Amino acid sequence: MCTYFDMAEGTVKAVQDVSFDLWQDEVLGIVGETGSGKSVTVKSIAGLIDKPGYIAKGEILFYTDEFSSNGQPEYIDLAKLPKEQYSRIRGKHIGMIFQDPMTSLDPMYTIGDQMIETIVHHEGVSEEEAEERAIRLLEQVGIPKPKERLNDYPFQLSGGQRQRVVIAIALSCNPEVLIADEPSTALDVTVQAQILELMKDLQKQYRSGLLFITHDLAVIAEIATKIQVMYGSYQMELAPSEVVFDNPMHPYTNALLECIPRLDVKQEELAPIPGQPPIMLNPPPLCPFLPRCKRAVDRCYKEMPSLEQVEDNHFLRCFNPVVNRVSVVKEDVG
Ligand SMILES: Nc1ncnc2c1ncn2[C@@H]1O[C@H](COP(=O)(O)OP(=O)(O)OP(=O)(O)O)[C@@H](O)[C@H]1O
Repeated sequence: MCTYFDMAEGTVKAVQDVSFDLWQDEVLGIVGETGSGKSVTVKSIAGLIDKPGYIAKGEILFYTDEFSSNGQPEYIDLAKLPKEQYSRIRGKHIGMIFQDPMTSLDPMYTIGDQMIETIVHHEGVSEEEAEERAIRLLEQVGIPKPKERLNDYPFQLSGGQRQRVVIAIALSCNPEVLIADEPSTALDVTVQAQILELMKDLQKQYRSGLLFITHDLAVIAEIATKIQVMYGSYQMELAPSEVVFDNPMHPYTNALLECIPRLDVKQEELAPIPGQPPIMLNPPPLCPFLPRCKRAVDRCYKEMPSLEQVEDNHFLRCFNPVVNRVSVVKEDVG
């Protein structure tokens, strides 16, 4: 998938050739620094790219029982779904949690109104049933006295409680996919840990596929089953979490890991990655990490590496990867 923004100054190529699967029960953590294309990736999936932005190429195939017939799985291509039809997908099949809970909550309506409306709209149940469901959901996300809270307006709740309400709304229709874009970043540290813990528990309970964005690899270590490392609009590496942490092959992934504070090693200071992030306006067709890469070779200045599978479920875009591991090749004794 490619998502571009046509600006007066040229084309911003925000997401280029990004490709991944997300299955039920999986948590894909998307990491990368500011501007690497994390949010635009998930907004493209959720149908939230507005003009001058557009999905320039590719497919977003979404499988759900609702579209299946005669026991055969059917999908719809969300990249081609007209905007007005997205309202039956977002909220019901795709739940969203953003960094600022007020992006999702309307300050003019009570928590109860907002939750009940979502449930009635997507599930076609009565208001009474929707209210009961809303109370159960608020209980599940750890809001005390949930029945009374239904009458509160968003401003009457703390930031952490507001985010819990957003999580409850996102889960209210039992979506197949849950998208969380830095859901705990705006909260203070103790609340951040609680929200992360809550998301982990609920994802297991609801068995949604979760797309979790953060710029913090330490957060992703807590929650993700696989990790996509993005840089300058491209996937640099995509692999199961333990592989990213134990056998990172991309120079950028290695640099990111060096930025994480470690308790087992005495570190004078954390190593920031030297150099500037890339500019996404009319970028050259070369690896965007090239100007900051310590492992660049001649080929990197001539062509763009493609995303290649290097081992099972491990994908890499690099001509000169870091190889940390000694591989043992077994002789086939016939
Ligand atoms: N509405 C827009 N119009 C023009 N360019 C945009 C728009 N939204 C995003 N971009 C550009 O797309 C690129 C990717 O942005 P994106 O928000 O996906 O980055 P990100 O990795 O999520 O960063 P952050 O961690 O800061 O949220 C950036 O260069 C950004 O400037």
